[in-house]
Amino acid sequence: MYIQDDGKVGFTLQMKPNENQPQDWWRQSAVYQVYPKSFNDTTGRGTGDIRGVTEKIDYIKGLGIDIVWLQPVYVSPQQDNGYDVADYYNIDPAYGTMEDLDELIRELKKRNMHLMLDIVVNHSSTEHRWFQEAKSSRNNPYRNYYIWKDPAEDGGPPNNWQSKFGGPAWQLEEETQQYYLTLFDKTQADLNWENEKVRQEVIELLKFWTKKGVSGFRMDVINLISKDPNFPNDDGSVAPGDGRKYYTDGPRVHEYIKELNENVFSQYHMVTVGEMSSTTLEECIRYSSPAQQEFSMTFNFHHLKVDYPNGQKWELKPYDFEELKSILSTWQTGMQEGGGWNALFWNNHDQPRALSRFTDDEEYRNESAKLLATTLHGLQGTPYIYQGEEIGMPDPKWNDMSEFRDIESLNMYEILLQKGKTPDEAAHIVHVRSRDNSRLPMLWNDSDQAGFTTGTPWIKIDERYPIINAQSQVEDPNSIYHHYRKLIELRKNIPVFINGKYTRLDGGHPEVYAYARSNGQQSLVVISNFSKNKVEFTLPEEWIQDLMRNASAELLLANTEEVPELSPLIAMQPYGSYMWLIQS
Ligand SMILES: O=P(O)(O)OC[C@H]1O[C@H](O[C@H]2O[C@H](CO)[C@@H](O)[C@H](O)[C@H]2O)[C@H](O)[C@@H](O)[C@@H]1O
Repeated sequence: MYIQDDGKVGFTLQMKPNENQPQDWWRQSAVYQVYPKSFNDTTGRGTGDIRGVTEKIDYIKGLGIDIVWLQPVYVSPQQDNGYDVADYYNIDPAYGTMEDLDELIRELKKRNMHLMLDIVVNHSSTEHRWFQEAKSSRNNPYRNYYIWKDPAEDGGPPNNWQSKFGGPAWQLEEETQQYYLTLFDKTQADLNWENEKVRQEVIELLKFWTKKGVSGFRMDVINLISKDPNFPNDDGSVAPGDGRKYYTDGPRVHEYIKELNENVFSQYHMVTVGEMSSTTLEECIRYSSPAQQEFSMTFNFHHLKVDYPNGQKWELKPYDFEELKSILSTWQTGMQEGGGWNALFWNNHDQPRALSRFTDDEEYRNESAKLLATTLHGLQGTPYIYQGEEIGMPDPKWNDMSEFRDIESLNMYEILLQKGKTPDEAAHIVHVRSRDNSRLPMLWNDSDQAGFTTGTPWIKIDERYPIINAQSQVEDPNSIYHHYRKLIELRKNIPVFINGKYTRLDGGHPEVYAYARSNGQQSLVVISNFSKNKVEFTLPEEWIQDLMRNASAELLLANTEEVPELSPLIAMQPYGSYMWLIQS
């Protein structure tokens, strides 16, 4: 990467045949995440479909997006909304047909956009042909595609590992009297990556989709694919653990990913993002540094656990602002120093909306949504925007448990009751934590069902759609949507967004997060007030004097009418967020 004479970012890496893109083309890109079931229904069935995505490409393109990440649309029993794949080569009729997907790829390409597919190969559905074969007998050739163990002496599971969706991580298969490993739902059986044939199957399916014209892959919980071959009990140092230390970033994971890179990713200049569950900075540097030839970038979730008391997702506490800033800063600095690359995100389909979680989603909804956008897009990495984020969709108001659809939420409600919570207490926790918070249908306009469907939606529609909807956002030049559009444009045109070194500037201020990114010629300064109070914020004096000695600050973006000067003492508006560029 280098800075051209015209100030734009250029790339020096050599080109490969069949791709007219430089190797790291995705650094300047912005990704839009589509949860197809809740995006746009063209049939009236009440669930979104692939044609619904194609219909909305121009809306996505209008934001300046280059890459659309489409979540699983493969044949699936839909126990976990497609993260339980029964056939990796075909489209689930609920989402449409292969022709629909081909059309989506074609329409994206026409607009110079790319499709990133979600690949779920830590596990398959138990309805997959491989599993159906595997469970039929201990001698079946597919038996070794999965992880089977004899019962423990008492007939119980082979070890004490716990499923991430609650309960033991092992299920007994009655016919053959062995347990299979299942780190998520019992219908999601973990694939055995020790088996070379499984790895070859994965390579083949990736090639299949690549040849269809897909430009990238998001690899689901990919750092869980290599398990400790001894499958030890997780006795923990204080209390029993859930086993994650024996399968997270496991012994052969980098070897397996390098194999995928060598055989597929690097051959086609693909953009790849690994979803890393409970990972570490050191591992993510290895996964994403170009020298290692594994992924383009990684998702980690540490910044989204700052409201988990002692790491427990199903307990509540107010979020720790200092911890949030500290985690973001550690990852910025660490990934820069180690040569890794972050996927930047506040939201996805597994998380309640950041707008409701970290800011004010009512009185200051507009300011808050813009503040989150500005704060994130100024960081180094490739930003991901989850559908609805760009129009300021908040978490819904839940009435009762019958409104929930997510398997994890429903399981956890029962487990919380078993642990002694009252129904009200358990429901309250689920209301706050449920993945369904972000899975409500996209609010397109103020017509019936928010323009999402003409039928009965599979999950309720947020009743605030007459006010919060995409159409009104696109029409209003001062909207959250246009704020995102401006940020994406700035990132594409100003090199410091891509290559600026990160420095945290807020000195532990209780309400303000401030940082700078500098590349020697340019500095970007981002200051955000995460509170509804007017607060004063002092920049480190030496820093600002030095920086501004021969330069003036240009305001790139603000989210309040009254905008403070970039000076040693800054008067911050409620949820005010400001971005300046300083050229030297
Ligand atoms: O919370 P972590 O341990 O850091 O894990 C990250 C996420 O992992 C899981 O998500 C993904 O895999 C699931 C099974 O395929 C699927 O249900 C989910 O939609 C995927 O994104 C986990 O379910 C999430 O809660 C974690 O945030």
